[in-house]
Amino acid sequence: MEYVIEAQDIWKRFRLFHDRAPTLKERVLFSHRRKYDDLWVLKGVDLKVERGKTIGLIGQNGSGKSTLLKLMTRILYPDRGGIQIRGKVSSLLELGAGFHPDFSGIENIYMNAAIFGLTKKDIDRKLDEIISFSELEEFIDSPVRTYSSGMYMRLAFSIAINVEPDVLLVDEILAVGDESFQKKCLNKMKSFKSLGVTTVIVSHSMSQLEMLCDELVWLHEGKIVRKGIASEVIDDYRVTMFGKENLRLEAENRQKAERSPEMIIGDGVVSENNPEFENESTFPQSIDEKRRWGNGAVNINEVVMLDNSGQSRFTFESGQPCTIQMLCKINKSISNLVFGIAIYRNDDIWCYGSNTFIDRYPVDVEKLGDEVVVRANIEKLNLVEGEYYLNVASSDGLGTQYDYWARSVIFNMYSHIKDVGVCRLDHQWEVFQALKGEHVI
Ligand SMILES: Nc1ncnc2c1ncn2[C@@H]1O[C@H](COP(=O)(O)OP(=O)(O)OP(=O)(O)O)[C@@H](O)[C@H]1O
Repeated sequence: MEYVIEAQDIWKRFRLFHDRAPTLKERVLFSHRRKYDDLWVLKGVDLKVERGKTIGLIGQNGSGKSTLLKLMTRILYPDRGGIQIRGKVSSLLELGAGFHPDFSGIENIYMNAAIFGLTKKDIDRKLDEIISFSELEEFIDSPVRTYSSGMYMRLAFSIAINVEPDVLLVDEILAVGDESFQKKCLNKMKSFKSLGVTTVIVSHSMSQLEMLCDELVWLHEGKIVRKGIASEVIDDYRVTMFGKENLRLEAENRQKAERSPEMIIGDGVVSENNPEFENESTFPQSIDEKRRWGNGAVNINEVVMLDNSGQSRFTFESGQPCTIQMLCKINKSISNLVFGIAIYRNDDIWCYGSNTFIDRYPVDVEKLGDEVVVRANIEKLNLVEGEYYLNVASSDGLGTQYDYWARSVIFNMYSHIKDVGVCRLDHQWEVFQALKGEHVI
């Protein structure tokens, strides 16, 4: 097997120097004190990449991805271990790195391509292609300091791919630029694979990585924690990230519960002033600072979202079951009782709402004691990936809210399927050849 990149037991540290210069007294008293701290960013990384493979580096901010890439380009050197790269390396690391701001696009092409090892003759031959790929014909004689970040990226990418590299190193650069240019770059990188170019990409875009990479390497605190087929590593990574997200949301929800809004007692908020809330089946369109109101005849004391093992969660996988559970207290004698739920996306898009009246579920107040458990069992929570919040309500079904609790739970959805919009509609595709003479409408 031919390895183009071989990194053995790479260790890399940065020295973080203390900001403040010591006083004379401190210098005398604490002369032995160090003026810096060592930050070990890579801790024993081993990596081998075969010729023609595309590898992605993933991991949280600060996990060491860019540092590893910089070691491959020899912008940085390891403190321990070694890296061998076979062939001509071309890289897209920091936007516009290597460009001179006062030089024109053309001048920068010559300068930059020369750094990648092309002769003037080579560049003359490639110039038209570089300019046309960048789509910067109009601006190519202007100094690059006048370029937007997207234009910088177009020029840098165009040069990097046209220097006929054996190894291409790309750091998050595709995040800049418009969608059509991004697509063009992705296609170009895909075509590189068939030419035997070895590529290493750092990105936070899992969809781009899944599309491009044969393998992913997951770095965590300077160590490789997982390496393997892109889709499998992404699945594991997501589960871990969403686990962390669940903890964050748990803390956020707990904090929120501690300063849980007092219910505004009385009808004022609900009825005349706010006609939009008059009918209990009409949930408010926009909830601002008023998170809780009602006349207090029924209190919703607790709201949780449970997974299928009955565990309270703040993160759900799309399509999995979920139970919304409310614990309520009936404080007064009432003749009608309706419970409702509404789900909003975090940009206030109302995704779903229903209540026991709409669903024709009879709530028999006579037979209920004063402590009530309410459950809305959702067979498949078919919301697409994103952050949502849950509103719950109890009312008389005729326009009077007993307790309306907006944003009672903030929760996250994640999904292996990258569909878009709000909810997933169950569907199957069919694509087949039309029979001759048959009209396809
Ligand atoms: N030149 C430097 N001097 C000091 N510390 C540095 C330097 N470059 C990087 N670091 C630190 O090294 C750690 C790893 O940085 P690196 O850029 O490799 O992370 P990353 O995984 O690429 O993160 P991100 O996803 O945010 O780009 C970070 O804590 C960063 O602050």
